[in-house]
Parts: sequence; C-alpha cells; structure tokens
Amino acid sequence: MSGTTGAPAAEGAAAGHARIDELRGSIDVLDRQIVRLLAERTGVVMELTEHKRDEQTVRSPGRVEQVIEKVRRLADEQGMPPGIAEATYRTLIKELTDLQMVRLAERRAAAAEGAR
Ligand SMILES: O=C(O)C(=O)C[C@]1(C(=O)O)C=C[C@H](O)C=C1
Repeated sequence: MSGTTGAPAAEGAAAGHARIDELRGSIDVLDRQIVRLLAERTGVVMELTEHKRDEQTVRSPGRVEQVIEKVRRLADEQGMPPGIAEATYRTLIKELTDLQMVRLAERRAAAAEGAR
C-alpha cells in the first residue's frame, strides 16, 4: 500500500488500468446478481400487494422502518457503511410503494367497473 490510496507503491499506469478493468469486471458480475435478487424481491412485493386493500397498508410506515433498521444492521455486520444500505432501500421502497399505489388504484377501478 502507498500513502492513503491503497495502490501498490511501484504500480505503473498500465498495471493500474489493467486492475481497474479487472475490478470493473467483478462489479459487472456482482451487478448481475444484485439485479437478479432485486427482481426476485420485487416479484414477492408485487404478490404481497395483491393482498393489500388500502393506502395505509400499502405505505406501512412501521414496516418500512423495520426494514431500514434491519438493512442498516446487516450492512454494518458486512463492513459496509449503513447509510449506503439505508439510502438504497429508501429509494427501492419508495419506488415499490409508488408501484403498489398504481396497482391498488387499478384494482379499485376494476372493482368499481364490476359493480356498475
Ligand atoms: O412489507 C410490505 O408490506 C411491503 O409492501 C414491502 C415493502 C418492502 O419493499 O420491504 C414495500 C413497501 C412498504 O409498504 C413496506 C415494505
């Protein structure tokens, strides 16, 4: 390690670029896994949505805070800054809540149509 950068002291520019490419390859593999898991999680949330009947249950603020607390703890256990996990999950849950509100409105409209 040299200084505070973490780069090997005698590393040349070419080796540095090769290592960046290699590490970006690792990031690409991880992103594929992360998105696959996020898609699977989204599928579970969308199935759960079909059992919700009102906006309060869609928003479930108490559950949101439970999830945030859980992912902050898990991040800490894995050596990742908890704030990154929290920001990521708050964005994810906001998008999923918006999707759930759209789905709830669709179901209500279909039910109202069926009642006519
Ligand atoms: O637990 C729920 O009720 C969900 O809809 C899942 C989820 C989540 O992504 O974890 C999404 C939206 C909020 O309502 C709360 C949590």
